[in-house]
Amino acid sequence: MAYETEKQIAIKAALAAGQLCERVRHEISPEAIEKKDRSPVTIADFGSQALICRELATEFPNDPVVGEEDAAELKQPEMAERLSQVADYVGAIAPNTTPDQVVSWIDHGNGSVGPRYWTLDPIDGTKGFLRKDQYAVALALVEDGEVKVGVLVCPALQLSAAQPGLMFVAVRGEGTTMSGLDGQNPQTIKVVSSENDPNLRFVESVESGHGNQAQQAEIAKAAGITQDSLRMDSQAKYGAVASGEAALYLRLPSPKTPDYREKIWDHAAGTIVVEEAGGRVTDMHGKPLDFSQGAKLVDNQGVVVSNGLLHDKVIAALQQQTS
Ligand SMILES: Nc1ncnc2c1ncn2[C@@H]1O[C@H](COP(=O)(O)OS(=O)(=O)O)[C@@H](OP(=O)(O)O)[C@H]1O
Ligand SMILES: [Mg+2]
Ligand SMILES: [Mg+2]
Ligand SMILES: [Mg+2]
Repeated sequence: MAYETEKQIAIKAALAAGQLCERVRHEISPEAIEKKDRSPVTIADFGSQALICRELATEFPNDPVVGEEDAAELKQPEMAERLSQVADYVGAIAPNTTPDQVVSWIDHGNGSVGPRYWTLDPIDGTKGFLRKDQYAVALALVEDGEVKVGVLVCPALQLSAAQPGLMFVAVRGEGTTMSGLDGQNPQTIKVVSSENDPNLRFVESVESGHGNQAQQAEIAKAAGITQDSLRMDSQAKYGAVASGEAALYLRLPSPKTPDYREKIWDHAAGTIVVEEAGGRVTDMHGKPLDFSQGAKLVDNQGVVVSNGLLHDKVIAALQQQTS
């Protein structure tokens, strides 16, 4: 099987990171630190990135990692207490971790996009994490601009009566599986196969500033979806489409930030999880997401994720709106 080692290491690292995040969320109410772009980051984001980069640096020392976070702020003297908190949480999983090691592991995620690289969102949906809603640890391997392996760990996601906590794993050409966080009995999943079911739902962000909810509602209606949207933080939305819980995920540019370009780590793992479950992922113009250009999807605007059957209808509705 292709990419077997990469898949196993990615699963191990992402599950350990998910464990750290849950421990932080249950033991303390983590404070948000404001980043330069005014978005929040917590000690769990840093700990998750440190753990995953540690594993990738050991197992694949030649692979660059393009991660969301870096340790610049954490290195400041006034952050010493927070840094030692991160080292304690990481140390519970990787014993004897020092603050210096934490910093260097986090900064291992400052790599650049190249012919083969990993991209990591240590906590996708930090706002959801802080609200005690959905979040995901998202890790993907990209080669020649194509996502080859994707792992999404969603510790708070519950799609059936089972315990919360789901993991989605996809390898190019080999399908997508879903399991609990013990990784046992992974089940192959498929997108919802119907086009005209009155129960079809669409998903969108909780944060209204991350999309255009009014336009998303119109487009979903044009595609024949009559149910209200399901609002969910993070790439858990991709898991919802891949597993057939939703038929469509719309992320159209917010009128407040029309020039925003999506980040690769917000979409790489989710994209392969949906594609390998039989769905489609493009931008709002129908173009595939181009993961070869750098940390931002500079050549794409908005994101449309579907079960495949609805896709052309959605893109046509978007084209009609703008023509
Ligand atoms: N203006 C704008 N437009 C689109 N996307 C944006 C924007 N600003 C931020 N972000 C990114 O949104 C990521 C969170 O994804 P979601 O919107 O799915 O989750 S949430 O509802 O906000 O929790 C979030 O990822 P994390 O920082 O990992 O949480 C951001 O990278
Ligand atoms: Mg962030
Ligand atoms: Mg993110
Ligand atoms: Mg993040």
